Amino acid sequence: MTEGRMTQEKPFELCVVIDDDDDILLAARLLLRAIFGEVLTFRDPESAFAATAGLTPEAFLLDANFSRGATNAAEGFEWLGRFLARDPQAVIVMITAHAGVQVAIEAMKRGATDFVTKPWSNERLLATVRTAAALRASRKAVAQKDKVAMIAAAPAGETPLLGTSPAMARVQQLIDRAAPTDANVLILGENGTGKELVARELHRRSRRAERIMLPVDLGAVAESVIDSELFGHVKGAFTDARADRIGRLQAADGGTLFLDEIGNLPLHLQPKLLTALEQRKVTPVGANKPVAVDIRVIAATNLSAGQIADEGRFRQDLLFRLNTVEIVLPPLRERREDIPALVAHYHALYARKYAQPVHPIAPELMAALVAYDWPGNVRALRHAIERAVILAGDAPFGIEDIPLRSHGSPEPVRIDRAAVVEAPPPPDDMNLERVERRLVETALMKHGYNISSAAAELGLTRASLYRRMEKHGL
Ligand SMILES: Nc1ncnc2c1ncn2[C@@H]1O[C@H](COP(=O)(O)OP(=O)(O)OP(=O)(O)O)[C@@H](O)[C@H]1O
Repeated sequence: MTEGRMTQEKPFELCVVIDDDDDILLAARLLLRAIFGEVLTFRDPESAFAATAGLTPEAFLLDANFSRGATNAAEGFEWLGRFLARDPQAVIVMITAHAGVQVAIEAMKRGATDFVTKPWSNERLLATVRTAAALRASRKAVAQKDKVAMIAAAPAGETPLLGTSPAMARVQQLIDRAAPTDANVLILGENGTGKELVARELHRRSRRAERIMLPVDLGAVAESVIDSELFGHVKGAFTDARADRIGRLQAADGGTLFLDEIGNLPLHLQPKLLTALEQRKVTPVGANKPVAVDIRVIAATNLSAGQIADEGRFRQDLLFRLNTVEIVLPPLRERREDIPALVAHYHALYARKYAQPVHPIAPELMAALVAYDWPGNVRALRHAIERAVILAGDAPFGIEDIPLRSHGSPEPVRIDRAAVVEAPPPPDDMNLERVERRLVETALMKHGYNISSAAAELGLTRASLYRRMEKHGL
């Protein structure tokens, strides 16, 4: 078992990777440490199973084949079943080098969340695992729903949808009414107003709550891959299509598909989405037969009602399909009465997180926070409070800890949280470390970052060179 230590704040805590190929394990670990505090890697499923008892990783990456020459994924399926029997909420992404569509479909039928094929594209692997980990968070929320006595619970460790202003009361009422129906919902609001929180709430209170809620951020997917990301593709459909791939619409079957930043859906793909939603069928890129899907769609955008109603930008027939119910989240400056509760909530949350006392907030400071326009809305407020808690330490925070600008969002200040929160101890022998780093660096440069040649020159295996590169951050 190899361990990656948590050195700075990451969106997720723990990922477990199981593959019999050391190079794959190291490559996955290097990549996934960008979003996980800790990545545990195992060469065989048995030891992974034993070592992860009692842990709740946000994602597992599980190889489909372990025995030499095996290609039928039988072992992978067996372990998939065992992990899911132990924790039915586990989120497992299958890794396979032999990703016929049958293996992928079978894996997903047996409860895998998604699959990736070797060799993988780093971008695709990160997107897949990130989505899987987000799913685990939403599953945790569902499991806890009866325990959380709040206006509206959010994913575990996350935030409830706060706000009692008339505007937020109206939002809550719309959520109450729309959630149990299968109606598509369009959420409008500036960045940081809580659109994703509302989408999660709609799913959590829907009859699909026990099923998947699959988010797709159309603002984050490169335009060239949106088509295959949404609808999937068959092997050979285009140059990079080395295997069949299930699209997000199909992967969300039975559950809710959250199309975030729908305003970024290119015009030429809008009719295709409309047809899929109308006919409840998806045709993967390069395929000639459509596949039936049963999804509820929640979409969100930061475009205004006027912008999204612009035919040159967004097809109105698709808009009408998406906005059966429309929920508008007003900017925070239009519901200032919600600010004190939000400040109090995040103050308590971050004081707990950074082990600081919760001092009362001076009335003048609260008045300034309420008077501020918060162009970045609740997200900016949340960050501002987190930062103030860190800067003030165990003293009460003051206005100097929350610089409010007359224009734009509060001034961003770079805080090296790793240094503030958990500075790693210095290595025992700096000299040796430095020499090793220099040697590794020199060999890499000499061989143009060709890992095999650099490793050969240093007398190391590829795996141990990767380990040293990782250690020295090269
Ligand atoms: N009503 C609310 N109560 C508590 N926290 C909130 C509320 N609205 C937003 N937040 C917090 O603000 C942050 C941004 O929320 P969210 O991601 O849902 O916004 P968004 O509108 O989807 O943003 P974007 O358009 O930039 O994706 C999150 O950390 C969320 O928890």
